[in-house]
Amino acid sequence: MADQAPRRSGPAVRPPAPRPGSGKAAARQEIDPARQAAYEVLKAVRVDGAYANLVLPAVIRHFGLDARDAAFATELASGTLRRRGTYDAIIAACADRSLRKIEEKVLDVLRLGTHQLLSMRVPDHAAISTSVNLVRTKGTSGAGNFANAVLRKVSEHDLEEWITRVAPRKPPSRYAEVAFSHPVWIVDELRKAVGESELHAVLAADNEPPRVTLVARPGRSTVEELPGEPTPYSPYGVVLEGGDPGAVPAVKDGRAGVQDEGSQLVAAVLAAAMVEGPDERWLDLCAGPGGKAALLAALAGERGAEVLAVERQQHRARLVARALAGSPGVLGIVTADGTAPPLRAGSFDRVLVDAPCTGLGALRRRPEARWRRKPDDLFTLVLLQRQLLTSALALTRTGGVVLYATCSPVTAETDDVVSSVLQGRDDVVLEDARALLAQVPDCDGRLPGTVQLWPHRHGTDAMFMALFRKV
Ligand SMILES: C[S@@+](CC[C@H](N)C(=O)[O-])C[C@H]1O[C@@H](n2cnc3c(N)ncnc32)[C@H](O)[C@@H]1O
Repeated sequence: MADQAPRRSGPAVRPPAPRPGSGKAAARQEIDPARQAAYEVLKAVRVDGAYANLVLPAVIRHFGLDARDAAFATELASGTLRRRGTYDAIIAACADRSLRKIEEKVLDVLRLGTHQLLSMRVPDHAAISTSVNLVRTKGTSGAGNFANAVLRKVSEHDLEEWITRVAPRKPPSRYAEVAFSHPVWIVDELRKAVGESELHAVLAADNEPPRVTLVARPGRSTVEELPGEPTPYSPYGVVLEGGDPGAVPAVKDGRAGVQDEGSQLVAAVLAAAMVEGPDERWLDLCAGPGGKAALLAALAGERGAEVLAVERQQHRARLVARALAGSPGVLGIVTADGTAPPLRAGSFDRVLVDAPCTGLGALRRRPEARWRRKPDDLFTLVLLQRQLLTSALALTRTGGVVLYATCSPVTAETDDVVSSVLQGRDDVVLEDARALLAQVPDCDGRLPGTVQLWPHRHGTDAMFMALFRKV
C-alpha cells in the first residue's frame, strides 16, 4: 500500500532567502513577501471562501513578486491546500493540544511550514525560522514558541516516515484519507470509479500540480506557433515549456488559450462524430467560461457551421463572450437556463452538455475543492445533469448527436445519468465515442462506447464522455 505514498521531494522552486529576526515588529519586516503571499491565499480561502487559483494572481500582483517568487508562492499555497489532510494529521501528532485548540491562523502557518519541510526543497532552518516569524506577526504571544516546537518535531522525519506513523493501516479508506489527503467520501467515490488497484495512483495524481497546456484554435493559430511540445493525444495542444501563458502572443489575442488536454478532446469528439445531412447548427448548453465553446467555434467555423453558447450565469456568459470574441463560427451567446432554454426543439445538429458536476476529476487544479465539496452536492447535481441532458436531446434533430461530458469520474454523475436518461426511450441510442479517440490508450468507460480519461493514465483531468444519437 505504502509503495505509492508520496516521496520526500518537491517541485524545483527555489525558496526566497530567510531573514532571521526576533520580536513582532522585527518579524513583520523580516518575512519575505512570497511566504506572506502564500499565507494570504490560505486566509482568503479559509475566511472568504475564495478559490486559490483565482485569488493567486491578485495576491502575487499585490506583493509585487517576480517570476521565481511567484512560482514559490503558488506551489507553497496550492501544495499546502492539497496536502492539508496529511499535514493536519502530522501537526496533531507533534502538538501538545488538539487541532481545534490551535488558532486557525497559526494552524495555517504550521501547514505552510510543514509543506516546506516535507514536500518542498526548503532547508529545515529556513522553513522553521520563517514560519516562526510569520506566526509572531499573526498570532498571540507564545504562538512563536509553540510553532517552533511543533515544526522542529515535524522536521524529525520525512513525509513517507510520517505517513507510516500517522496513517492508520485500516480501514483502507482511512489510510488513503491521511496518506493521500482526500476526504473519505471522495476516496470511496474514486474507488468505485477506478477500482482498488489504481486508487492510490489517482489520489497521488490529484496531489501533483498539473502541467499547463495550451490549445491552438484551428484556423486562428497553429500548434507550431505555440511554445512547447505537442500534447500526446490532442492534435490542438502543446504542453507549455514554462513562463506565463498569458504572455504568449496567440493567447494574448484569443487565437489560442489555456485548456486541459482532456477538455480539448471533448470538443474534438463532438466535432468528429458522424452526422448525416445538415451540419450547420451546434449548441454548447453549459458554456461558461467558454474554453470548449472557443475550440468548438473554431472547428465549426472551418466547415461553415456555427455554435450557439448558452450559460445560466450572467457573469460566466460574459466570460464566454470574451472567449469567443473575434472567432468565426459563432451564432451567439444566450444567458438562459439550459434545462428550459428559449430555443426550438430539434433545431441543432451537434450539442455539447459539459455538465456542472462535482469536479472530482479536476482536483489537481482546484487545490481546496476536495475540502469544500460535500457528498450532498451529488444529489443536487445529478438531478440538474439529467435535466440538462434531457433538454439537450430535445433540442437535437433526428440524426444529430449530443455529447454528455463531466470533469468527474463519479459513477452517479456519469454512468448513472446516462443509464437513467436512456431508460424507457427508443428515440436515443448510445454511440461509440471511444472509437473517435483511437489514439488514446486505456480510456474505455464502464458503459460500452463511453470514454473515461484519468490524470494518472493520461495526464489529463478525469473527463467522462458519452455520445448519444437521436434516431
Ligand atoms: C463544467 S462548466 C462548463 C465549462 C465550459 N464548457 C468550458 O469548457 O469552459 C458548467 C457550466 O454550466 C453552467 N450551468 C449550471 N447550470 C446551468 C443551467 N441550468 N443552464 C445552463 N448552464 C448552467 C455553470 O454556470 C458552468 O458555467
